[in-house]
Amino acid sequence: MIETVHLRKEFGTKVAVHDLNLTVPLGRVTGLLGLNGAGKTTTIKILATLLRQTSGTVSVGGLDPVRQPRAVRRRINLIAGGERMVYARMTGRENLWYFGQLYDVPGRVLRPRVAELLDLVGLAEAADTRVERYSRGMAQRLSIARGLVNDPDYLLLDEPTLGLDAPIARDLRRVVAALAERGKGVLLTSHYLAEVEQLCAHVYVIGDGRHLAEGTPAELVAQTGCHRTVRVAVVELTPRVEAAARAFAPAVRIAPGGVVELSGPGDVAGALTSTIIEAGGALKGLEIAEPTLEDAILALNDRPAAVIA
Ligand SMILES: Nc1ncnc2c1ncn2[C@@H]1O[C@H](COP(=O)(O)OP(=O)(O)OP(=O)(O)O)[C@@H](O)[C@H]1O
Repeated sequence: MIETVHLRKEFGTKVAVHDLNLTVPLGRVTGLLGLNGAGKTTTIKILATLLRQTSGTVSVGGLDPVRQPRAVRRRINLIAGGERMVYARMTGRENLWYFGQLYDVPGRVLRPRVAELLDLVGLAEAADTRVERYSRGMAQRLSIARGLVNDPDYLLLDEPTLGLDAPIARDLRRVVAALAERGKGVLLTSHYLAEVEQLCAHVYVIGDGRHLAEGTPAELVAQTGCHRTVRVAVVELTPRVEAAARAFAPAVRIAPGGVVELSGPGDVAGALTSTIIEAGGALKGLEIAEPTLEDAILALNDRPAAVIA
């Protein structure tokens, strides 16, 4: 596994990462979340041997990136979204062959690996087409394959779906999930929290370089005390219906279009709709929205770090 203990990185007087303890095991996707400037990219660069920490220790499968950078680089790969990491004038197959040679992968190993990777990312049919003719999603999938050409144990994915259209991002998520199933350890940063919720078995949340919280997405939602929201749409919001809804709970809000909204613990949907019906309201719709990871992250970032730590 990858492990950081008391990791700290300073840039002059700026402390980008404070005392971060992080574990990335094999065989699952681990998330690293935080608002802009939280320290995610700095952490990933330290793991990838691109930056050296100010203090604390890092282990990548038992290896030290500072003392054994070459050995670490053989076991990891880094893919950053939004960056062009493949050559447009070469075919997909040529790109993978070229990067494999840069990693000194022997030809007899590389040949079947390239074919397997093209298959894994769904580019087998386009293998011999130049990348300049690929769609953006195809090029992004080729970047993932490029990141696997040295058969790393760990893959560091920094915003892999940045700027991709929804169907393309969905394809890419399938590939990422398949990698963890094949035993790779994946560390993922993403601003798309639904993606993190779907893929990550464990998530670390950092804010301003500090550890704020960690757990499964569901645990994070539970820890932050975010509640489900019940929305009842009524055909006509008469003063009587409105008064009854407001009397039901002080936290009731009336949203545009006459929608009665209430967030809170427990199951209030039944009681709230009955109250509205008893006051003469006719129902148009009912929605129960479970709290999401996004709600949890926003709640965590609203709290002072000292309170959470
Ligand atoms: N080379 C550098 N010199 C000085 N400060 C830096 C340097 N690199 C990063 N920082 C600062 O360290 C902090 C953490 O930056 P980092 O890029 O790690 O955040 P991030 O969580 O990846 O943010 P984003 O989501 O915007 O990519 C920021 O305040 C940033 O300005």
